[in-house]
This record gives sequence, structure tokens and C-alpha cells, in this order.
Amino acid sequence: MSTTPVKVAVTGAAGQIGYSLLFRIASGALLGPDTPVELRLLEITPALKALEGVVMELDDCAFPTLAKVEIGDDATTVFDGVNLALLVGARPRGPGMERGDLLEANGGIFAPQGKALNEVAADDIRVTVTGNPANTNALIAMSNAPDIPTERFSALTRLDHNRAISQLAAKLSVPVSEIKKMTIWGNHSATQYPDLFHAEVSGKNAAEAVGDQDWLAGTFIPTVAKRGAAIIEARGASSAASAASATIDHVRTWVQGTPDGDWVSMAVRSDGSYGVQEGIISSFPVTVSNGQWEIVQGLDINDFSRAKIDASVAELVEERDAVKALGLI
Ligand SMILES: NC(=O)C1=CN([C@@H]2O[C@H](COP(=O)(O)OP(=O)(O)OC[C@H]3O[C@@H](n4cnc5c(N)ncnc54)[C@H](O)[C@@H]3O)[C@@H](O)[C@H]2O)C=CC1
Ligand SMILES: O=C([O-])CC(=O)C(=O)O
Repeated sequence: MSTTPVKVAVTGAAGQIGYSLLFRIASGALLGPDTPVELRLLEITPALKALEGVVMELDDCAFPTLAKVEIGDDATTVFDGVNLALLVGARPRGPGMERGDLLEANGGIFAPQGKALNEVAADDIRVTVTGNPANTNALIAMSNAPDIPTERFSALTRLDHNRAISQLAAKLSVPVSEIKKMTIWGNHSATQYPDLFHAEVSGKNAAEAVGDQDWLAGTFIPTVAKRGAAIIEARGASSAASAASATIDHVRTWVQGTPDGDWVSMAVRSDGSYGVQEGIISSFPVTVSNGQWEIVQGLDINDFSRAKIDASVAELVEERDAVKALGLI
């Protein structure tokens, strides 16, 4: 085992997602069995007592990869020297709400956290935003951290990506491992576009393998895009274990890379690829190697996909304009 622990910050650590996420990070599921981790856990002051209880449970697991845990309510102290920051802490939506309804309540959290990361994080900091509305919260954090390269900020659309793989695998009665090159485009919201025209099932084009545009447009896309709301309806609370699992998948891919012949979905700063307005944080197909993501280039976008991508990007532009008006970026 290497000796220097990787410092991993998690915000909202006493919340639902935190309760699933922390134990997976501490057990080595994020960085592997040979990399010790130091957890830096940020919460609001009233939640610190609950967080102490979670830390007692972490201690009781006796994870060999968990080197140290520090908790606190001050971002500048907790983020000091961190290599990875998982920004989860934010209010979840309830029944009947869209994630964009959280913009005002949650947006205010990410400007100070971006500033704190800018001031004290390690030089190799990588930031993943899970708290909703995730894309625009990542934009806020990035805009408030001018000294951190913009490619070190990302937002989570891996949960949508995993949901899309699962729905397609069930439709075609194949194992999820047969599905490659899934893409989520745009916003982590009901306008997101899960794209089957470039996905592959056992090496064959997924849209052709499905051969049913009505299912693709009328069942697959809305099922994936509205899965979060369906879980809130069923569970009475928003998805937590699957969100934690996707957060692990996202960061592990960012650190370890994508396998040959596959890609993942990550929401990252647009460079204008595929006509997505430059500067917003939008989900793209990306490959990762040596800790650097690259947007997959050269995919043909048909008229159906063009309209779906444009609609989700228009929503992201609206969200950006709203947080600009609030003075958050
Ligand atoms: N991007 C995605 O795919 C998904 C995102 N989410 C989002 O993740 C967020 C967290 O969800 P849950 O854990 O279920 O919510 P939760 O309410 O159980 O936990 C959130 C925690 O964040 C803490 N918190 C609030 N403000 C904070 C601040 N300024 N600094 C540090 N901590 C703070 C709260 O005290 C609470 O403990 C929500 O915004 C939810 O909508 C949830 C599922 C999937
Ligand atoms: O739907 C929600 O509010 C929680 C979330 O982001 C998801 O499950 O995708």
C-alpha cells in the first residue's frame, strides 16, 4: 500500500447519499485496495452531531484503507489540501418539484465552496458536483475558483448513464456488460437526452437492435429522464444509494480512465463541441486517460438527436442566466 493518503472531501456527509458514499470510499471502492484515503467531511453546524455518529460507524468498520477522518463546518478548513472534492451537500427536491426549482436554495452553497477550493485545495484537485441542480452548481463552483483549471470541474450524469444502460439491457434481455458507448447529453434534468444512436449492444448499433423508434422516443427516453421523480414517488425520498454508486463510478473513471472501445457520460465545461454553447457544464460522451477527460469527437448527430440536445442546452443556458442574475457567477 502506498503511504500518502489521498484526501477526499465530501460535503453533505451526514445526508442520505453520504451515508452510502462514505463507506464505499473508505472501503477502497473509489481508489482501490492499495490507496489509503483521508476523508474530509463538511456539514452544516446542526448536522455535525449526526456526522459524528457516522464517523463512529466508519471507525467500527476498521477499513484498512481509511487512514483518517476529519469533520467540520468550515469549508476552508475541511478543503485544505484536498485532492478530490465530492460536492453532494444540497437540499434534495420533493414530489412535484423539478431540480431547477432548487437553483436559488442550493446555488448559494456552491459559490463559497468554489472560493474555498480555489484558496486551499491541492494543485491536482478534481471536483465532482452531485448536489442538484448539478450542472449549474458545478458552473457556479467553477466560476468562483478562477485559479483551478476549468477541466477539473464536472457534474454527475453517470446515474442517468447507468439508468439508460439498465433500461436498454432489460429491453433487449442482455447483461448490462454487453452495452457500450452510452451517452447522456445536456442537463441532469427531465430535458436530458439519453442517446441510443451511438450506443452499442454486443458490438451492434443499439437503435437498430431495438428497431422501435416509438419505444425509444416514447418509453426509453422519458423513463430514464424521469427516473429520479419515479424514485421520489416510490420511496418518498430521492435516490441515494444509486446516486452514491454513480458518484463512485464517475470519480473512479476520472482517476483510472475508460477502457478501450467504450466511453462514459460526464457533464463538463463545453468547448463548443456539437454546437453546445461554450462555457456551460453539459453532459457529453467522454473518454478519460491519465486523469484527463476528452469529449468524443466526430459523432454524426441526426435531426432527432439535434433537437433533443438543443432543448437541453437551452435549459442550461437559462439556468446560467438565472444564476448570473442572482450574482452567483
Ligand atoms: N446528480 C445526481 O445524479 C443526483 C443528485 N442528487 C442530489 O444530491 C443532493 C443530496 O441529496 P441527499 O443526500 O439525498 O440529501 P440529504 O438532505 O439527505 O443530505 C444533504 C446534506 O447536505 C447538507 N448540507 C446542506 N447545506 C450544506 C452546506 N452548505 N455544506 C455542507 N453540507 C450541507 C445537509 O445538512 C444534509 O445533511 C441533493 O441536492 C439531491 O437532489 C440526488 C440524487 C442523484
Ligand atoms: O431526482 C432527483 O431529484 C434526484 C436525482 O437527481 C436523481 O435521482 O436523478
